[in-house]
Amino acid sequence: MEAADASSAPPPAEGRVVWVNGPIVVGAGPGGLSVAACLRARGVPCVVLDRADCIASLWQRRTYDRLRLHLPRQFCELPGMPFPDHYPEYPTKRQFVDYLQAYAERAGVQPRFNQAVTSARYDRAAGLWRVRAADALADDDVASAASTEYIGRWLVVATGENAERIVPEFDGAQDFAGPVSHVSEYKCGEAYRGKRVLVVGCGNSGMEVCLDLCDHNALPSMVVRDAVHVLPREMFGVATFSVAVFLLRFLPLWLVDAVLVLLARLFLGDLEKLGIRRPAGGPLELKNARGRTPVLDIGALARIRSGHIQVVPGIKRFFRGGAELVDGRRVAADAVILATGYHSNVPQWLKGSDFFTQEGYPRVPFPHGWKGESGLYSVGFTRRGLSGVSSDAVKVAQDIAVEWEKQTSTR
Ligand SMILES: Cc1cc2nc3c(=O)[nH]c(=O)nc-3n(C[C@H](O)[C@H](O)[C@H](O)COP(=O)(O)OP(=O)(O)OC[C@H]3O[C@@H](n4cnc5c(N)ncnc54)[C@H](O)[C@@H]3O)c2cc1C
Ligand SMILES: NC(=O)C1=CN([C@@H]2O[C@H](COP(=O)(O)OP(=O)(O)OC[C@H]3O[C@@H](n4cnc5c(N)ncnc54)[C@H](OP(=O)(O)O)[C@@H]3O)[C@@H](O)[C@H]2O)C=CC1
Ligand SMILES: O=C(O)C(=O)Cc1c[nH]c2ccccc12
Repeated sequence: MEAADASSAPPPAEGRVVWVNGPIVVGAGPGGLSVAACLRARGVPCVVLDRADCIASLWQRRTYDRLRLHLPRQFCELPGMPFPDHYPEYPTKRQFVDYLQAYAERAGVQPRFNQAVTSARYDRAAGLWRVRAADALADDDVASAASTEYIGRWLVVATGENAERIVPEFDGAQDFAGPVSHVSEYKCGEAYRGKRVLVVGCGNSGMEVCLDLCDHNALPSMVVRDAVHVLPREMFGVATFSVAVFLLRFLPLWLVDAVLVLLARLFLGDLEKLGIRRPAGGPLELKNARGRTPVLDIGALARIRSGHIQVVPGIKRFFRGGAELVDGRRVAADAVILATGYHSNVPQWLKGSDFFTQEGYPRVPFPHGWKGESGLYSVGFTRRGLSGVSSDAVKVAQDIAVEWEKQTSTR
């Protein structure tokens, strides 16, 4: 057996067991990095595992080029390190990744990469977590790859709300002649110049990809199958999110939602004539309760109004040259982009615990969902983005540090 702490030693060969002196953190995105940094700041070593070959793989490997943070910077900074002064109100993806790399380096967090966690189970007899990780570099599938078992007293789940892509099944999908890809593979619209592109989904990804396709002279149609909240990203030069956070200091959430919807109507006009209906619930209510993020419009609505983005209803089935819609119309397409979202993967690998729901979120709602039983913790499942990540990371690190202090003082 090998002992490990935050050292950067590569994982041992197949079937080896690694005793972790401190917490095992699964995920090296903003969540895993921030909890590891907070732990190290309290003198608690940990091992951070990630299936990818880099930190923040969602941001580095699975997002498009023009992406920016869409909440004001002060809501996206990780504990203990503000963004550089020269960063804009909405940092670019490159700036955010540079910040994360600097954050990890300054905190001395060195994740073990290419470690895809396939199972984690609490050994009640030993009072320890047994976390099995497959070598993600292995040529064959994860199931038969070399694996390492990490054993430790604490397990921190930081694999994110957006760990896996949602790829819906459609009738006739096999008949469609053009390429079908998920938005996590999309980088920019250059490859689609002059093409008719059917974008499935009208969340922030769907809207911004359609905008990007327009900027590259492609011809996007966007599927809007249900109601969706669209808010202006700013109003009078002030971030709508900042207005919401300010109002929440004095007003109940339902009233803040009502104000946001009223202001959105004033700023954006009647969206129903564009084919966009608002849900019955409020934007913040739906985000907090079901993780349905309102669209923060950065220009797609204007392209819908100008006819550069066609809004179409849900898909009934695909055919060779496009899709038949639920209203009987047909839309021609040369390519399809599934901007159909993501989901948590925790239920796929966390075994024997009912702390997470089948949807992969803590059963206990915010703000108490960060602490489970038997040394189990979660970071980044608050449906509150990076500000929720930071809030969890500080609480988890503080709680473990108290236990760590007890453990080390009794030696
Ligand atoms: C396109 C997009 C834009 C966003 N923009 C914003 C924004 O502007 N502001 C905001 O506040 N939030 C935003 N979010 C929300 C997003 O969740 C946070 O920005 C942030 O990425 C959350 O960090 P995280 O560490 O919890 O999860 P992630 O960033 O998803 O990181 C999770 C890590 O866990 C690893 N992992 C997953 N499963 C396993 C496994 N089984 N074994 C090993 N490793 C594993 C992954 O490789 C990944 O590196 C955005 C999300 C998306 C998808
Ligand atoms: N910083 C930024 O600028 C950006 C941030 N983000 C964030 O990333 C996260 C993920 O966003 P996003 O990728 O847009 O995913 P979302 O989950 O927000 O949206 C998925 C969309 O796909 C639709 N959809 C799903 N299945 C189907 C189907 N079978 N037929 C038709 N439509 C379907 C959904 O419709 P329905 O509502 O009917 O289910 C919804 O409109 C969010 O938290 C978002 O805020 C994303 C892009 C940019
Ligand atoms: O964009 C995301 O995924 C986020 O989680 C950021 C976010 C948290 N709360 C919100 C409320 C409205 C719009 C975006 C967010």
